[in-house]
Amino acid sequence: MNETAAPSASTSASADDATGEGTPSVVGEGIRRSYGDVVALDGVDVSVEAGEVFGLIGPNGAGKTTLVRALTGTTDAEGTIRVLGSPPDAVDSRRIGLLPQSFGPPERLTARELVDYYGGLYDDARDPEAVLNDVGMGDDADAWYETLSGGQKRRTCVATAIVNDPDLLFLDEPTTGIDPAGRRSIHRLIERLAAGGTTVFLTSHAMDEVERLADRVALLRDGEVVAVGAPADLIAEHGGDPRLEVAMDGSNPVAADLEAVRTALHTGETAAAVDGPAAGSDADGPTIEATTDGLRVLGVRPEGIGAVVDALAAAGVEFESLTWAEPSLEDVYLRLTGEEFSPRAGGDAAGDAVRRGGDR
Ligand SMILES: Nc1ncnc2c1ncn2[C@@H]1O[C@H](COP(=O)(O)OP(=O)(O)OP(=O)(O)O)[C@@H](O)[C@H]1O
Repeated sequence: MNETAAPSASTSASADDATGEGTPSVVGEGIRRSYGDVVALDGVDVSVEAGEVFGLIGPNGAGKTTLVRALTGTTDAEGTIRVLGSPPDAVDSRRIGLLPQSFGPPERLTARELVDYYGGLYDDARDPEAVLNDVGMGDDADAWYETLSGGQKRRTCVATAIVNDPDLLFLDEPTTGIDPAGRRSIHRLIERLAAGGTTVFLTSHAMDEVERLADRVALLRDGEVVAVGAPADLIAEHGGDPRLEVAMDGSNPVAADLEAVRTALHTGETAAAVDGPAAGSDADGPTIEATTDGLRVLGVRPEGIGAVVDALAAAGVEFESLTWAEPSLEDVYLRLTGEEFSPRAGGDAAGDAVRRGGDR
């Protein structure tokens, strides 16, 4: 596809570019980038503090890779960008590490040779052996890149991005295709790098990864930042209630089931264990929604699970399994991107949720 960029507003260093104590590692203001008629970034403001792990999340096509490319000077963009105090094209590349989303190193080299090669671009690169061990490739270092599995290739690519011991590391989907053990080793690596003072700009679709690692997260949607903050703050603000998922055995609930469960929950001692009005009050009870394979009760604390089980029994609803979940970054993501599951509608099935505890 044809790439076209508006003239960059940040192509030369200026007197105020000095990197000082307390200077953010990355500052972007009003970043815009279009590809023909497609607006990939629509006025993005972003600021990453030194030493921070900053997560960038958003749906496919939201503009994440374009933002990483704009910040690293691998594509032009409008707006003001300062990376380590300088415009992207004037940054000392020895201080930056970049793992692009798509990275195809020469295949006819071994993992060790590749890391050696990239290390050779710097005067004071890290010991390749140590870097390979860091990403869990110590045992496979002599295998040709082309013979490595997808996850091993990705780990090797991560190694090439950190061989210069960067102050600021951009990782665009570093764990894609890596198995759970490999992901953990990459997570520990990122934690170690952050503990050592490296600023990490982490793009990922793995919400658990971002929730675990990031000090702050920005959610990009349609080229705009729609939320930014610490994961816990975003979850508190947008994550919704803890919930109990009730999976039913083949049969889906009808509206009467939901109403019966709600009524049972709202009577006697059970009401006290589920967020909502006190038992016996005239106010309405907790919110109960239909799901694809059962129902969901919102506002259930762990000590309230037994009360819900009693209410299900009292309402004559048979179930297969119960899953309790606290709100997570994934809920924030689903809610703010509009991809949140919504109860199915229609027929005499439950359709719309029985919303008695107030809309979520
Ligand atoms: N080289 C290009 N030429 C034309 N359009 C592009 C190009 N690169 C990206 N785009 C478009 O810009 C928009 C943002 O793409 P981008 O790759 O930045 O999204 P993303 O959030 O990284 O997506 P993903 O999660 O799928 O990697 C999309 O509509 C994409 O099709």
